[in-house]
Amino acid sequence: MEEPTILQQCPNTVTIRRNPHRRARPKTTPATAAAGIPSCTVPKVPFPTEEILSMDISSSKPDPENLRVFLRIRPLLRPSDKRSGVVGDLKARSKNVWPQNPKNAAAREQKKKKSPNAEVCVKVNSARSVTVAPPLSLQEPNRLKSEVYDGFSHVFSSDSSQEEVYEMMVKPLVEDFLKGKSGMLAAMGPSGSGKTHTVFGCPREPGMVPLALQHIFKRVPDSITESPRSFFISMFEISTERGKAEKWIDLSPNGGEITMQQSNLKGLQEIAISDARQAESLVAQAMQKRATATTNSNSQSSRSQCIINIRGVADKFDGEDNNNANEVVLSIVDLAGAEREKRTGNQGARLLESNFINNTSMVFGLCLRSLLEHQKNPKKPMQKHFQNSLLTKYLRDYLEGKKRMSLILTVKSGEEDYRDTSHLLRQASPYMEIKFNNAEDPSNIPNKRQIQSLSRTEQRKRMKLTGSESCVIEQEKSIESEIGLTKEAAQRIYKVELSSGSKPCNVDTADGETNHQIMQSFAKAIWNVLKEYNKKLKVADDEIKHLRESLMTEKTRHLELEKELKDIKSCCTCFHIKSNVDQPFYSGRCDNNGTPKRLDFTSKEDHNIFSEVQAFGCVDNEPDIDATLVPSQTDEKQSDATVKTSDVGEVGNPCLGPGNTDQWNHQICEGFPGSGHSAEDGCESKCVQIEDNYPNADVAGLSVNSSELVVIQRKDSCSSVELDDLLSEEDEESSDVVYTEHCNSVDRQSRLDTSSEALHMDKSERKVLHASSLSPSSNVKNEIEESKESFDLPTLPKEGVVSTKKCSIIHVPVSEPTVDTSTKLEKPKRRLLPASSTLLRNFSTSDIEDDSEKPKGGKKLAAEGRTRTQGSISLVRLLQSNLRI
Ligand SMILES: Nc1ncnc2c1ncn2[C@@H]1O[C@H](COP(=O)(O)OP(=O)(O)OP(=O)(O)O)[C@@H](O)[C@H]1O
Repeated sequence: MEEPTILQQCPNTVTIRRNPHRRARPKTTPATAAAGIPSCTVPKVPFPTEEILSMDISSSKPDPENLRVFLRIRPLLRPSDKRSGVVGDLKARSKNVWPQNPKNAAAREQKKKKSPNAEVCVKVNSARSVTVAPPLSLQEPNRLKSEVYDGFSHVFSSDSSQEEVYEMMVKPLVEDFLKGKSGMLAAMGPSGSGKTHTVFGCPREPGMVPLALQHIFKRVPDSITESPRSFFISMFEISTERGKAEKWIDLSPNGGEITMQQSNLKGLQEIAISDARQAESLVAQAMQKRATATTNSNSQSSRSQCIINIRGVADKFDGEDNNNANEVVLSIVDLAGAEREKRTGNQGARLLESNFINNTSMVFGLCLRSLLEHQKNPKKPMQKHFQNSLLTKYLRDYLEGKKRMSLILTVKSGEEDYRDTSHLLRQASPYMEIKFNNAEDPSNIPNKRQIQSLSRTEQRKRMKLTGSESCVIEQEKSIESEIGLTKEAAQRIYKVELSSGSKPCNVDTADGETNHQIMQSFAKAIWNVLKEYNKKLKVADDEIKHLRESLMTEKTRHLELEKELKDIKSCCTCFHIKSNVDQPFYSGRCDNNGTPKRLDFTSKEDHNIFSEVQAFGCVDNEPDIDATLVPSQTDEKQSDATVKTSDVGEVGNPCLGPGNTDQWNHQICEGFPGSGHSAEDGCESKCVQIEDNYPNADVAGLSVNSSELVVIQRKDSCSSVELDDLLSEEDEESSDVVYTEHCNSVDRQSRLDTSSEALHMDKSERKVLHASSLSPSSNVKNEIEESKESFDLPTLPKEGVVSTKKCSIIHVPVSEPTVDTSTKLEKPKRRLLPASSTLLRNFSTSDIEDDSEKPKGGKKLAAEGRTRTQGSISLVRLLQSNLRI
């Protein structure tokens, strides 16, 4: 393996990373959490499934409360009322009336006489319904008709008292106020209709504010439902000076002009009140400061929008007590009455004031109308009419339905007031459908702070990534800064917000939706990937099935071929031992010097011997000695189990044929020099060369030398029977088998049974002695191994027997052979083939001498002649002569 080359970096080289690694965002660890690092993690709270399931939805959501609209009809003024300073219709009318047509005046007098009720345009139908009828003077055929308005919370007739109005209209508000619910009452109506009279009243007939104050301070507080509170009162008005910009005027005794900064009224004095009389005195002083003027409609017509706030602050705050909020506010608003220029006759500054008053009233009405339309059709957004006046800005929460409010409509019932009354009822009667279903509990948040709800929401969005504790701190700071409360008050307010269900630090729902969408997309992507993999798996399964079927087909075919091959083998088994004329073929006899004597084919005896051997099929006359061990040449050619022994010629063994370079030579030499049993032992040496020829072997470089030969050493001087026994003994005695050490190729063990028993060669006799010493590549080895397995070398023909009485095995080394006893392999099994058995039987039972002496023979000879062939007889004789039996 080549070692990796080490690149030597140039010392002057500077490596610059163009795309530096991005630093991963550090994960939040418990250590960082312990270090006090703010974390956005929201404490996991188990989902209250049981609580939600047990929740009674119907009871938890009360029915939405409609805007309460009351109607009060001012009584007609009598002439005596002129003394009280109340400017009546007559005064106004006379002030603005031009010279009357005597005919019309006479007609009007006649009508009054005919219908005493003609002067009343408003008729009370019930406690909740009225009918507005046009006066006769204004009636026109098929144009003006009576109008019925129904659905009022209550209709106060002209003879209703202040107490009655209070009990029906204001008292519920005050009770809610004392219980911790804020509310507002606004009086609307044309100028001179009795708004101020209803709200403030007069010393004889105190209005709603004095009555409410009396109620607040005179009542016995319920210790269960009410908590002790401190009350404060503030009074201010919104007016205009000569039609210019609106301004805030503090109506408190030491109050002045105030300004509105965001939602705060800067400079507004709030006076603590401890009893009703004190409060009434303050209210009276405020009324003295209120801007009024004399108009044709009212001698003391209000020229501003007046607002009275009674704020109650709980002495002991308990954040868990939702029924007793920290602060509650009861607001009572006396709006300036819309004026008709034609009726009021205002000019100059009064006219400018009238425009301001009418504009404010119009904006107020538009806000309520927009709220109503939005509630009817939520898709229709609420118009921001509140921005058009200071009054509506201040009362925005009420006008947007976030706080509860009540309206009292005051109308005049005179025939001259028909248009004003009809106009007001047409405008304000739809407000009765306004619902406060979206209204938040006004007791939770102070009144002024509600105006800044939007900015608070924005701050929450900015703080959503901060920790919970920091969020709490920031929230409290926000509250503190917005309304100028103390830190403790801010904390209390924040606790109230938490108790009311507000979750400023919760994870934004938009983020949750985004995460949900991301997870959905991710799940879809994974699902698609899984689908694709499923398809691929199905395709792969089909391929596997197909391959299995093909494999089964191939196996079946393979078995068939093997069976066919076996059949061919069984039919075409042959074994050839080709003799090479160039090779010495020993006759099994020794000459006088003890040297093995070659067969002399010229002599008849030797020829017979050779013919006998040839008759057994072991020797061929072919010049090339081939020992075909395969069923057929064709199969041999096709088989890979071929061995080429090209180096055989290099072997200097005299028993080997020098020219058979491509042959396997199996030579058994007896009495060969160098062996343990040489001719010097006085034995006759016989060498039979058996060559297995693989003419078409394509394995190059595989050499077989003399050391590859397996030589079996036999004992001398043994009879045929002894030889047979010896064979069996030889199987057991491994010492008789000498395996060469240097086996460069496959050692095809050829064993020549010199005991005249059989020349047997089978598969078990061909062994690989030293696989590790194989010089060829392992492929050759494998091929040979395969050949060993695939080829069952046919057994030598039974007739191929060369019998020697004394047989020894000669090991023919090339260089210096060394006997490797470790290479002794398992003992080969030998079988006595029928031919050899026959030969042995002949050899053992033959009476050679008798045969020779009784050549003519009789029946016995004939019988023996049937069992003993001429070749065998010759062979026996040869053996007898050689072995000197
Ligand atoms: N219910 C009533 N009973 C007796 N007098 C009343 C009643 N309502 C109003 N008045 C008298 O009518 C006159 C006008 O009333 P008031 O000033 O309250 O009208 P207004 O609606 O406030 O007018 P403006 O809008 O111009 O202020 C007053 O003198 C008042 O005493």
